[in-house]
Amino acid sequence: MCGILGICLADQDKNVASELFDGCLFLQHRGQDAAGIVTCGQRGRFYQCKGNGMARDVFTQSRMTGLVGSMGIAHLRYPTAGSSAMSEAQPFYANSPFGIALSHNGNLVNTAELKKYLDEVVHRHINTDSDSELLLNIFAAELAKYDKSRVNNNDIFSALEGVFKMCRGAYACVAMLAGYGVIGFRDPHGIRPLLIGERVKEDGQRDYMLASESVVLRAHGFTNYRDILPGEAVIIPKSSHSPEFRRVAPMATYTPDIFEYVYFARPDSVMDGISVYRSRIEMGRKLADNITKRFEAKSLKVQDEIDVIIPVPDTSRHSALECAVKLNLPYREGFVKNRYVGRTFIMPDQEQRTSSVRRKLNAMASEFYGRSVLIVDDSIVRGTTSMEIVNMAREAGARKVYFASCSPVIRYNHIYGIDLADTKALVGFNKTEHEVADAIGADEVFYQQLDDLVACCQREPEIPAQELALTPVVSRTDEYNPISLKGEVPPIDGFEVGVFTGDYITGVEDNYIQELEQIRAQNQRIREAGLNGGMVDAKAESEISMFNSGDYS
Ligand SMILES: O=P(O)(O)OC[C@H]1O[C@H](OP(=O)(O)OP(=O)(O)O)[C@H](O)[C@@H]1O
Ligand SMILES: NC(=O)CC[C@H](N)C(=O)O
Ligand SMILES: [Mg+2]
Repeated sequence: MCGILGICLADQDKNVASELFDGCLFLQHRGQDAAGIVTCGQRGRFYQCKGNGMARDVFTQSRMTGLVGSMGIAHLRYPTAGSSAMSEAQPFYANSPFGIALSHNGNLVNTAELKKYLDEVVHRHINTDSDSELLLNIFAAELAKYDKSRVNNNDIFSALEGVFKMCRGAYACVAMLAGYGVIGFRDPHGIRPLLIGERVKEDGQRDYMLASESVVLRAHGFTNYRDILPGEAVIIPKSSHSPEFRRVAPMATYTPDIFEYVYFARPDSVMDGISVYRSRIEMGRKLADNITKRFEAKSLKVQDEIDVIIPVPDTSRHSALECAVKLNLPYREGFVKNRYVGRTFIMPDQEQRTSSVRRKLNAMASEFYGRSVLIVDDSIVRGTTSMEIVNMAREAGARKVYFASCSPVIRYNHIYGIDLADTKALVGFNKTEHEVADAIGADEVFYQQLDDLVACCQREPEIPAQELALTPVVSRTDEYNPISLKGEVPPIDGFEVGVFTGDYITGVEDNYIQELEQIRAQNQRIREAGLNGGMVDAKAESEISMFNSGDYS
């Protein structure tokens, strides 16, 4: 999972970089490994600043002043293909044809086929292990087919049709053609999110923004916004400044990844018409119902067995509070979070994740001592957090520790841009709930059922009127007519839930999962060798490459 962003300002004399930087801060939770911005100046030249680190570290003031131009794109990376190498920070750039920059969120699942095609058929050089570089080059190769010195919207849409025919997997993208404009597109299943918004200025001119989450659009005044649909593309040309939308591939299914609602997205975002906050509230409510049933089945009353509900900050807070309300039990913030430690799950290596949990969360004995506690988290993935948390609760004197997860047992790889670890590294892999409880040291674990989770993530009438006005629900049979910003967004068909079921919406190429696991193992070896000061016969983390600047001063 990554964050992507693109802005095209109406006033070509203004620089967009500071607004892109600000937007990146709103999307930082989607990727902490690398950040990048590419802007395009009036003479059609690209200006780039990217590298490993958080947005605030990469985009120093002096570097920002060099980013000129009224349009630009940005990326916050959480690596899920390739490695954490600096050279894989995005946006990626290809000079031919025309000059293209691209930010990608998602994972392609037919990379072997694409690599072969790029090498053997169109002879394009790929300099990293990133699938996003493949995607960019497929787009470039499709555009090159027109053999024109200047393209128009039709050519770009046709090139995208070619991209959609070749690429399989998850891809929400924001791209920029030098001197031309900003482009957005979303894969035919709508697995990863992408929205477009418009900001009408006092003089009547309109600025446009493309972003992974609605929270950025709102915060920057792009209040007229909607989701890009699966298989849909939009071009915002700098010259006309009037966005053109087109369906470049049939909508295969409208199935966003349910994990966005469980963990990744910010609660104050509304994606595909579903409020993340509301869905998390529902998750807490459903969890409470199931926990009640589980105790009732043993002829026990939950209120006699549990003294207090404690969330694992941050993501599970809203669900845990609602769970406590429904169970009529007190809710206490027993863990205090150190706000200077980022999201631990999206850290690249296990050692870092384990020590970060302890640095990030501190248990207050006053809330645990002598009590039977129910700890609520949004998910149990590798079990890193839950294991440490249970330990900490016991060290703080808890008498009994129950652990509840707002999502079902995660038993399979996540292959669409959320690096949920190798199957074997998942604490739920090949285990019953009982065995998971043993593994994390809890007295008992409670998992959400998949049907219930799906039921929690629905569009509902209570969504604020402003959101609803922008995403009116229409029948799926309605014709797609090249839509405007006020276009109609059809109901979703369901969700991508492969991590829970092992059935992936796009299917996967033979050996893709093994390939992912090999890459992860190789990255791990590189990291370990680096930590021990050694060398390995592989691309090093801070390799000398086309992009080799770690100096942000
Ligand atoms: O089982 P694990 O492998 O430990 O992963 C699951 C944990 O990771 C995430 O928290 P994270 O600290 O990343 O972010 P948060 O502060 O938003 O909850 C998630 O919310 C769980 O707490
Ligand atoms: N999480 C993502 O969306 C990552 C995008 C891309 N696959 C990369 O690894 O850079
Ligand atoms: Mg968490």
